Amino acid sequence: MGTWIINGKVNTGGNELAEKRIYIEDGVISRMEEVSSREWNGAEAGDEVIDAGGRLVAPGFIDMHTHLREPGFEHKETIATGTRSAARGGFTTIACMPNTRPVTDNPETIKLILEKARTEGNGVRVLPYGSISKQELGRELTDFAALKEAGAVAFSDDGVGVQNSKMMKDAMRLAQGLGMTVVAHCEDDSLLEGASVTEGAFAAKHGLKGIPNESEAIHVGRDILLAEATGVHYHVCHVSTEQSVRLIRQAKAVGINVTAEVCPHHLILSDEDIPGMDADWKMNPPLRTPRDVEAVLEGLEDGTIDIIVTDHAPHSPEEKAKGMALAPFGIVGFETAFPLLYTKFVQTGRWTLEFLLERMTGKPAEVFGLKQGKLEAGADADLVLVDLDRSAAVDAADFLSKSRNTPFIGWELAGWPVLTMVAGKTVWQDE
Ligand SMILES: NC(=O)N[C@@H](CC(=O)O)C(=O)O
Ligand SMILES: [Zn+2]
Repeated sequence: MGTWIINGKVNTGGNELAEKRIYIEDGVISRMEEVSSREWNGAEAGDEVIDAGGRLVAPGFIDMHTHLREPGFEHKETIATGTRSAARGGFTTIACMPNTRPVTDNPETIKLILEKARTEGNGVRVLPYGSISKQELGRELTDFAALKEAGAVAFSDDGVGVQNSKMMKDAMRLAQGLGMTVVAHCEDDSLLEGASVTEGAFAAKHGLKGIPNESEAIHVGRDILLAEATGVHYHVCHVSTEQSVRLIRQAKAVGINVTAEVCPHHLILSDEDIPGMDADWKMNPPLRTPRDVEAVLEGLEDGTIDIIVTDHAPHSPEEKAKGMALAPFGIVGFETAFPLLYTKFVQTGRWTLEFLLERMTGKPAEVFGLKQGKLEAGADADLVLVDLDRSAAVDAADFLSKSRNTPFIGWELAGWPVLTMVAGKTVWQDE
């Protein structure tokens, strides 16, 4: 007894789609058949049949940078609401960052997250990061071996940069010894001066201090040198500046083991799009200048930047109501990521569907050594059905996330996920 997905279209390169019948047994794709005739009575007694209705069937999306907020900040999001929101966005594997309370600087908190994900995680695969330093204070390293043993996917102090170069080098040496990746939020605190938006036209217009590009790129440059010295796999979080792209491109050219990610908002919005002092446009790194937006796009397109992540960062309406200066940084991302990128870059012809899917499935799996991210016989049946034609406006009131902090309210988008499956089980379905 298994599950058939019929009338589904699979991307076979470029923008090509081909109808394939998929058979799933024991959570694994056991067959993918070409459809040569309409006649089909392949289902046997007890088989479930899902009619994809001509929609795209793609590997489930993988998001290596998310914030689920539990434990500690359950008023923003929980593992239950975050995974539900992820499933609706078509994500089947998500990695959650360590800036919870307590921080994931100890094996117990890693195990708690894994256990909650198992019981309340809506079937979505959740991969917790272990923190680099205790309480993410940058003073003392965590016990990397113990965190790995508890199930940490990689190490990161996301939310803050590791200010001390020696500490970062030690972290890299230890991670390298364990065959683990160091994932860095790149930010030099000494250059921030409490600013909340980028240095650029918006800051100038409103008489605000700006966050300079160097605050990110200085860490990228430093860490590339440390990665070269230690040989660790070093991954750069949410790349937002032209300078960071340039440094990563040069590092890759000389064979340093560096990979990088970018978020939809940094590919789509610049500081010039910020309508006013509205904290739903405040995130870290901030929206940069149009020149940076073009640079990160080119970086993704030429392979300098490897993958796309959402940096789903929920905050409550009350917190965001504190205004641009005082509200916390961050926007939600799961439920709009694919439609945004599909509408902005595939429908306009800048990217192929293959390119977009690869950056959200196969590449993240490759960069982090996951076995998911493929749609083929023998692979885990983690997949998403997407209605590429249906167009709808973003309605934050309707989000499954606990939070609504997004700058994309009202955007008319196509490419909405309609069904998400993990290991052969439907974990979310549009009614
Ligand atoms: N990206 C953000 O703006 N905020 C993140 C932290 C982070 O990813 O740096 C958060 O935890 O709210
Ligand atoms: Zn970050």
